[in-house]
Amino acid sequence: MLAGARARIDALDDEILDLLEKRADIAREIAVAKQKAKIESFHDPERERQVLERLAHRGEGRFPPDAVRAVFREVMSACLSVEQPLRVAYLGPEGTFSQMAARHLFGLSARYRECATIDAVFDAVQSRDATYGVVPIENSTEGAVSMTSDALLDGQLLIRQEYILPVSHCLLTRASSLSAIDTVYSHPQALAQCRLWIAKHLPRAQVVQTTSTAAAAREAQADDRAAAIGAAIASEIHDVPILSRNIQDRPENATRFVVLGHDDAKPSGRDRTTLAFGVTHHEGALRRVLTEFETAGVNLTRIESRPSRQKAWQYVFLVDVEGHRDSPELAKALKGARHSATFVKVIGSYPRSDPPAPKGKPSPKTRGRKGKG
Ligand SMILES: C=C(O[C@@H]1C=C(C(=O)O)C=C[C@H]1O)C(=O)O
Repeated sequence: MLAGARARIDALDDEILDLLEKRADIAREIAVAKQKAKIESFHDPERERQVLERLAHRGEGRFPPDAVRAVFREVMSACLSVEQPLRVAYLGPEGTFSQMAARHLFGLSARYRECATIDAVFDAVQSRDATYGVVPIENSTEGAVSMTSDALLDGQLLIRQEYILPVSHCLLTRASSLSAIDTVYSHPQALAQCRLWIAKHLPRAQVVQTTSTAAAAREAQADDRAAAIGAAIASEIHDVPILSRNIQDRPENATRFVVLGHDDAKPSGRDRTTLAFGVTHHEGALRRVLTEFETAGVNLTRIESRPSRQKAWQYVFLVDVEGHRDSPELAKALKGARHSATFVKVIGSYPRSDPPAPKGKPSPKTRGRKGKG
């Protein structure tokens, strides 16, 4: 019985592998076709999203939809690596949420390069040492990541994809109880996302900032009276046990990451555009620019102001709007904004990514079983 079933699994695995080889051959054909058509980016995130969603819904549930996504994520990562190996820079070191986001977006077959700072990720892509870069842009609890905003404003790179990663923090420590902890290490963003938890559970501990959550885990590894706040994956990588899980103040805590490149994405039908503009110091100047979007029927999803860094007390505004810059509505709004603003800079159009459904409540799309289609 057992031997027979295993023989059937072996036969199926052979078939699956033969099919994967055929799939990789077709990916090579597509690479040639893209080269002929002078398409610069072989990587096509919107096509990948469609492949994953179609297959996750097509399954009958005996192989879980999340596993379908995970398997085909790697299949596509491998097929892409035979077309054109991707080099992806991310904010390291290993064990950070940026690494989790990069792996989710590009799979295990991409070549990764960890960078010590957000600016270094921008530099790696700008100099073409990396094809793409993955950086955090905002957190649902803490707001904008200002280093990313400033680098987007100053540089030439464009956003071509976004991904919202649910961020669940753990307390990593070799101490056996909270009372044995003197010092808590973490990145300022993570500390801020767990501020109330720290005040309640570790009121006497000294709080020390580190350059990353993974660097904090290394501190906790070295000292059994220290703890780090970081991702569960950092516990494995840096060999520090988890004492408490889900310690972020807001259960729905999530970070939005963006992929940087030299070109942005084609319209997908559900897009977002990030742009920046400046206004003069006159009454109603900001309102006039915003009215251009309103009258063109363009919905604003985020607005942030940053110091211009050219003159004190002058500001630039970074906004996210719904739609692609090539759409008639947004093209019209941008034309109007160019008249009302001192400058307008488009930082990229890319497919919109939905925030993840809360745990235990599957999104309407994935609920229940669907027939093959
Ligand atoms: C094969 C293609 O190129 C890449 C690989 C894909 C895949 O393996 O399915 C999908 C999109 C691209 O990132 C394609 O564009 O179809």
